Amino acid sequence: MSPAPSTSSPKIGVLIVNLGTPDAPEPGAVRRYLAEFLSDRRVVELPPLLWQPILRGVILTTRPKKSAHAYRQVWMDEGSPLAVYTSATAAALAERFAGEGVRVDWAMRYGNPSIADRVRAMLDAGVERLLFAPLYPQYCGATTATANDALFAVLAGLRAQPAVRTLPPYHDEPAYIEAIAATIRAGLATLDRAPDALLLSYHGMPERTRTLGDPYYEHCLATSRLLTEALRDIFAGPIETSFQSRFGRAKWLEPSTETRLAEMAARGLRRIAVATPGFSADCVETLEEIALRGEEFFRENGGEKLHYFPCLNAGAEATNLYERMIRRELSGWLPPPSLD
Ligand SMILES: C=CC1=C(C)c2cc3[nH]c(cc4nc(cc5[nH]c(cc1n2)c(C)c5CCC(=O)O)C(CCC(=O)O)=C4C)c(C)c3C=C
Ligand SMILES: [Fe+2]
Ligand SMILES: [Fe+2]
Repeated sequence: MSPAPSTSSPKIGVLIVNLGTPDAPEPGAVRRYLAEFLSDRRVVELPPLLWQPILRGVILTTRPKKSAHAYRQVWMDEGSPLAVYTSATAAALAERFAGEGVRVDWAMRYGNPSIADRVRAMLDAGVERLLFAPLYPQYCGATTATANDALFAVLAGLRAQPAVRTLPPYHDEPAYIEAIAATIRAGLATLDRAPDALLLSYHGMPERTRTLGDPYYEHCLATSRLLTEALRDIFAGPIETSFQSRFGRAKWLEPSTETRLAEMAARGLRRIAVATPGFSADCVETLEEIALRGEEFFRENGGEKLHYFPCLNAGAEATNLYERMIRRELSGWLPPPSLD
């Protein structure tokens, strides 16, 4: 038998991606970020001739100041929580793949570091096979698809393209459900008694996107159903689902988190816990909208205490989950694990 031809193994890159965040908790930086984010036609699906005057004339003149205040309340010494946790996740994953020549980096769909910049850095480093991994468990046109669009736009300008794979949604992946269930169990263990209910709050979307075929709503409900099953052994109270962060005038997915919080208080549920399984990392939407404002709102409506349980962030549960999914997606690219 002739010996196998010797080939040098192709260089593999993994780029994890999140939504994006302002560079500073200041109105100017927030304005730049919102202008890019809210001009994305996957996010606001209105004709630009109608939407751009509203965006430039109304939203970008009022919202940046209000949002900058929200960002200031949650800003960390190292920066915006979303960027801090996404970068720490990439660093933890880079360690896991260190011995295997796999380059791991991170990028943001809006703001910095941009997808275009980090894909080019991968190519400069010689990457020939790229796994592009938007960290959204539930697929949504406004998150997953637009991140993939940004990757494909970079590729469209290249003569020599790398081979690419994209991470599929993982809303019902047993390892994801178990990772979220583990963080909820850990949260429950810190309380001196069980809360009266658990609320699973996901980012909202315009209701219309559902009828147009976006699977996001069904993905969120599937995650909630699987989490409810996974938590049954340790939590006997009601586990409910809601959609937060409404934006604009259109009808959004229901029930809204606000409505649900008010109803829960009205039903006599005094102490509740809230988790946000659709966010891979804590950000202004979880830390300010839920843990700060949601807590206050719940108490104003007659509740006693809202306990917020953090996202996976860059903890061990997160790193184990992402490593596992990445290894699966890299199968055929990475040599199989040795058996000795
Ligand atoms: C996780 C899934 C997300 C979906 C789906 C989503 C849809 C969506 N968002 C807006 C408008 C805003 N979102 C904002 C912040 C924000 N959104 C997500 C995630 C999803 N958005 C994250 C992770 C963040 C946090 C970013 C951070 O810097 O911490 C904001 C900015 C904050 C503010 O001004 O309130 C807006 C605006 C729309 C319109 C939309 C779907 C159509
Ligand atoms: Fe959002
Ligand atoms: Fe918000």
